[in-house]
Amino acid sequence: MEKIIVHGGNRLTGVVHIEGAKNAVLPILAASILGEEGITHLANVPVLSDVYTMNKVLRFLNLSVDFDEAKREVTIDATKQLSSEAPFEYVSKMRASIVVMGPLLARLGHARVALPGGCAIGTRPIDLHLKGLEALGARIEQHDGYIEAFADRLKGAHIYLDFPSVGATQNILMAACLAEGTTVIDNVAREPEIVDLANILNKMGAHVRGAGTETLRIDGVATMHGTEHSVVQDRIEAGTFMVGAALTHGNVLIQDGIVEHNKPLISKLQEMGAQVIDEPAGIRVIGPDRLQATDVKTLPYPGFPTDMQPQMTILQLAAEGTSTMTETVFENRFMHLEELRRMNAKYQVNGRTVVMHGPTDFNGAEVAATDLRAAAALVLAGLVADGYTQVTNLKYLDRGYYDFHKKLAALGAEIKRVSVADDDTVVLKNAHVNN
Ligand SMILES: CC(=O)N[C@H]1[C@@H](OP(=O)(O)OP(=O)(O)OC[C@H]2O[C@@H](n3ccc(=O)[nH]c3=O)[C@H](O)[C@@H]2O)O[C@H](CO)[C@@H](O)[C@@H]1O
Ligand SMILES: C=C(OP(=O)(O)O)C(=O)O
Repeated sequence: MEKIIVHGGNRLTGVVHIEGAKNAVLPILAASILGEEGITHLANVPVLSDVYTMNKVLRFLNLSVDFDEAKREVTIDATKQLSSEAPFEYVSKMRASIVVMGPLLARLGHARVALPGGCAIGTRPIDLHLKGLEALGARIEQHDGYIEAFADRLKGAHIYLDFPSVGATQNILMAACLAEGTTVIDNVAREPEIVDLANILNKMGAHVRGAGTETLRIDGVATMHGTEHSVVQDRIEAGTFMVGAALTHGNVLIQDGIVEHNKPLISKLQEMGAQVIDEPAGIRVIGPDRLQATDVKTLPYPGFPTDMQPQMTILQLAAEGTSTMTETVFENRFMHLEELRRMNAKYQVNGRTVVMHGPTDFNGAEVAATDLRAAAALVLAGLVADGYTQVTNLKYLDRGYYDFHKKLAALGAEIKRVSVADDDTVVLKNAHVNN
């Protein structure tokens, strides 16, 4: 088992490099299925366990995938005869693998993908994905834990999404690229990761317009080809370090940070007393001596991102006064708070809103991550806790953060990742954590 051990009290100062976005690269890898001719070269690919999982899915589908981790580059050849089945073994590991459905169906006329099921942060159904594919003319069947979709050739349609689901937008968009005629999708997700996907699809020969707005218009083409693309920066990793700087009264430059992608977070950080400066080299965040309480509500982009919610609650707990966080996107994304009780957090949950009373004197404790952003949030809490905090279940952290502890250590945190036997508590208590 591995743990992160952090000793609280150090300010974060310096410059941090941010990786390519997990939530952009996963659908982009799926999009490579559409490249019937030529090779796809991806740059700025983050070294994350989710990327390895998606690569395995693609290889299972008979694509050749070569990941040069040192260069952060992936080369994909999708020109061979592909298989149309994504099995439970991979889809169960990572929900995002459901986005292979649209491109497989578009290219092969058939896709059989294991049902992803629910996960810790919510039930996460895929009804909107399926309704959209049906609107494009697919016949959908569900049996033995698999979704199977068939279509001779998809046909363009006018689709309205009941909710701007990121995954449904991606699946329907990719399917529509090879459909006959024009598809218009209204009330789509507008995340920067959708824009990145539309950009690579256009480089692959698709005709997609409107990415970043509420409506996508796709004129179907007969074939698509490989291309070159560099993945957009991870706004959630950037946001996590911005919160870390504000929390620790630090002074951190998020190298090449993109202000436009993190506006709601920046506005809340400023409201809480942090300085956020848009510099030529990136975004600088300078934490205040005292954080002010604030109220936050998560919403689809361009609202406050649910993927920053757990990290933001740490800042709110540290702030003076009463803060609230309302989670409107996922119904069960407060699990990190249960762990934080053990670190002295005081709060009440009323339905989808948590009321937090700060400032919290965080105590170091042994806490277990319950999901990806919960893992990052617990480490952040450890940065300002009294004594040692040990965070376990790091498999969640590794889904979305590359070398998180090393980046924090480079900014001055006293933090270390260790391999330990389950009962090795004495060694941990005495561990010197600054190397
Ligand atoms: C790999 C990836 O990019 N993951 C992101 C993506 O997840 P994901 O694409 O799964 O998120 P969605 O936008 O689809 O889900 C948002 C909400 O819509 C609901 N829903 C979704 C689809 C559907 O068919 N029916 C339905 O009811 C979900 O249960 C959830 O409550 O967007 C989320 C919302 O910003 C982020 O938290 C995730 O990090
Ligand atoms: C919830 C997240 O990812 P996923 O949709 O892949 O579970 C996330 O990135 O915070």
